Amino acid sequence: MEVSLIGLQNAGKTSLVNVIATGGYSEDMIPTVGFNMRKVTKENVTIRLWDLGGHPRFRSMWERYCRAVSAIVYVVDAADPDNLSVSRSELHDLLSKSSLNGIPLLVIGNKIDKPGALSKEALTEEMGLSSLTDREVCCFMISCKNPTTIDQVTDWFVNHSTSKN
Ligand SMILES: Nc1nc2c(ncn2[C@@H]2O[C@H](COP(=O)(O)OP(=O)(O)OP(=O)(O)O)[C@@H](O)[C@H]2O)c(=O)[nH]1
Ligand SMILES: [Mg+2]
Repeated sequence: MEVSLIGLQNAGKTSLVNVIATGGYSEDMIPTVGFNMRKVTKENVTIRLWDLGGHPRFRSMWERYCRAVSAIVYVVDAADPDNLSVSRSELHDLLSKSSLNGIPLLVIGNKIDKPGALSKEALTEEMGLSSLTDREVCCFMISCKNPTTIDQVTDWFVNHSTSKN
């Protein structure tokens, strides 16, 4: 299966891919230029993770890399309230594209290890997720520093791989 990871710069998309792939977390990250692809195998399911850059200059590519995937993963820094309104509008703009109709969405609130991180309920509200009614929408709260919080993400991928490999 293929999934695309999108979301604003600094949200933690590459960190999440690294934790899923190797279990490793680093503070010392370089912003993604364009995109990277990483292949991981979990429970006999091969998952191609498209990790896209979140800087404004890369956002116009998001739609192209989301068209053919089994799921769209939208990563949000849950401890950065200043970025939430931009994050929300980028998500809703993207999902308004008819090419992405019906593709399941997983919203991930990252950095819950930080003080002041939003709750899942608050993130759901801030991101306007209840207005997204024409597709499956799921939300998980994680910290890339705490690998046990990542299991729900890989389980979700495996569960969404049955129809499309
Ligand atoms: N405290 C904390 N910091 C995190 C967490 N996840 C990622 N970070 C930090 O956030 C910064 C950005 O992480 P990246 O994974 O590079 O973010 P990105 O979304 O890939 O950013 P772009 O590639 O620019 O779009 C890095 O300094 C990470 O160490 C987390 O769960 N907790
Ligand atoms: Mg990155």
